Amino acid sequence: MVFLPALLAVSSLPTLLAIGVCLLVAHGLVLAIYRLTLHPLARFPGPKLSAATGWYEFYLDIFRGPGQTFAFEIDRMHERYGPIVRINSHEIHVSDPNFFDTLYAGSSAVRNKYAPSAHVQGTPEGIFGTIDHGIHKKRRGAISQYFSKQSVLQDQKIVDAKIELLCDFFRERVEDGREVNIRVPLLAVGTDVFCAHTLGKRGEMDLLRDWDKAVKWRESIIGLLHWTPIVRQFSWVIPLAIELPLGLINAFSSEMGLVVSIFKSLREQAQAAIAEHDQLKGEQKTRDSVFHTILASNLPASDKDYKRMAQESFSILSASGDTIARSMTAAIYRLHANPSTLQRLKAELMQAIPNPRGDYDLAELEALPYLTAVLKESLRIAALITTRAPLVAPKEHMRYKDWAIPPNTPVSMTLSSLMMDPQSFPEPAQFQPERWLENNPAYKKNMERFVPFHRGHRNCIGINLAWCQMYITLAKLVRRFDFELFDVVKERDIDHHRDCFLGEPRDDTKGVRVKVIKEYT
Ligand code: HEM
Repeated sequence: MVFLPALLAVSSLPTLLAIGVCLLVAHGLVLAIYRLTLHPLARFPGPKLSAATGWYEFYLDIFRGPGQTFAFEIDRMHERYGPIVRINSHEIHVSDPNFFDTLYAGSSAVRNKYAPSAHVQGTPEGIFGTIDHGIHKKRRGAISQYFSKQSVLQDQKIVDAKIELLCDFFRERVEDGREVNIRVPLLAVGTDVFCAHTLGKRGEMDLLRDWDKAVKWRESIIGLLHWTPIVRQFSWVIPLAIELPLGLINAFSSEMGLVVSIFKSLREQAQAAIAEHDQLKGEQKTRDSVFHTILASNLPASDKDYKRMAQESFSILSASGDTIARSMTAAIYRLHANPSTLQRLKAELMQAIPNPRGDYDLAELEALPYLTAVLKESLRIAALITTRAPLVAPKEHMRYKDWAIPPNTPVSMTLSSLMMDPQSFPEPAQFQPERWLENNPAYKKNMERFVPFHRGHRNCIGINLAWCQMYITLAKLVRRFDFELFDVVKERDIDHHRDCFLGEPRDDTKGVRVKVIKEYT
């Protein structure tokens, strides 16, 4: 302590700066040596540079081009070091489907989320962003009934009505012959269904009735996704943007502006729900919107604060529309790139639904083997989620073969790599719905490795809404229309080149464009 004033008295500013830099370098060196020698993960295989400093991951994610960011580097690490790798100073990544159920275990095994990955959506108090196992369990328990199969079936009319609007959109394209980037209307329908089901009348975005807004929404979602590598490093970016004046955000980025304005609107919806909640009666009180479900629950008062409820709804909103849109886009693209699969699906649907304008009963659709197989194979090959999903066991040594992973270590696996693993799915790049037919000898093993919605207590809460929407959408589109791909280049428009939580195609993509050439009436 006496040393510092004496040093200040005798030293010039450049000398002090030089001493500061030397101390920082020395600190970095000592830390790197500790991480490589005495750290509890030091004996795990993996590259030394990445183990020594987090700046390696930062550098790859922020400065390296598509195809070279950290997610792609992890695959290369496994090729070199085997199925268990220390990918940075504090995290282990495993590439072996047999470990999946140990890591993503049921709720009796305590697994916390890991903050840097939990906070990529900018919603630390929504269920996706909640770190603590026990708090997550309570928050999720409060809303899980709202997303149960029974609840989705209760709202099936809403889903049907929105998908009819989607069909109207494609009917107009038969008439005007215009090609269309199919992800825009598919994102619009996914978002509209979500809003109508989850936010109620006040939250409807009605993207299917406003094409310009639908295009802007898609650009905003892509803009948000492209921020992911930055937000992963600087988790305060989105929470800060939400608190800033909208005009300022718009001046900086109109796509971010739309996202922030949706967030602010969700806050207003949450406040309105609080104001009206006591006057509601019966089922309205629990099902009018997810806000009312939360207000009617036994969560603590702090969880019923409008800002927390807005985070919850934003977290679910951003997890819903684009995941479905991409899975459906994958289905339409793959079916048309593999005409024999399209013919087989059309034949099955024509037999099951003789009148294309007739009823599309969900239970009957779920019983169709080839439709089901096409949906599963589309979810597999879309391999949507390219970001690893770390969880932390606070007290337990998780075991992988001879390795005992110390408690409190973030351990992750990557869904997209598991879905494209040639050991699990031979010829993984081939679209083969037959993998999912029950008479296929590999069916049981394939189902064990089918994890597009994750497993365990952190799995997808929207799984029932997603299946319902995907069955009805694909059945209606394939039964009612003939599409033709329009200048789709797989390497440019389909393959993943960026890890933005979801995998993104090349920057020069023109999207999966189709022409709608015929409607069956
Ligand atoms: C094909 C469509 C979908 C796929 C493939 C999918 C996949 C996933 C996956 C893999 C996760 C776990 C992510 C992680 O922990 O890193 C997840 C979580 C989640 N999904 Fe989905 N999802 C889909 C549709 C939906 C829909 C329609 C909704 C909304 C109703 C939704 C809401 C959520 C939420 C809120 C979480 C966080 C759950 C939690 O942490 O407890 N998803 N989803």
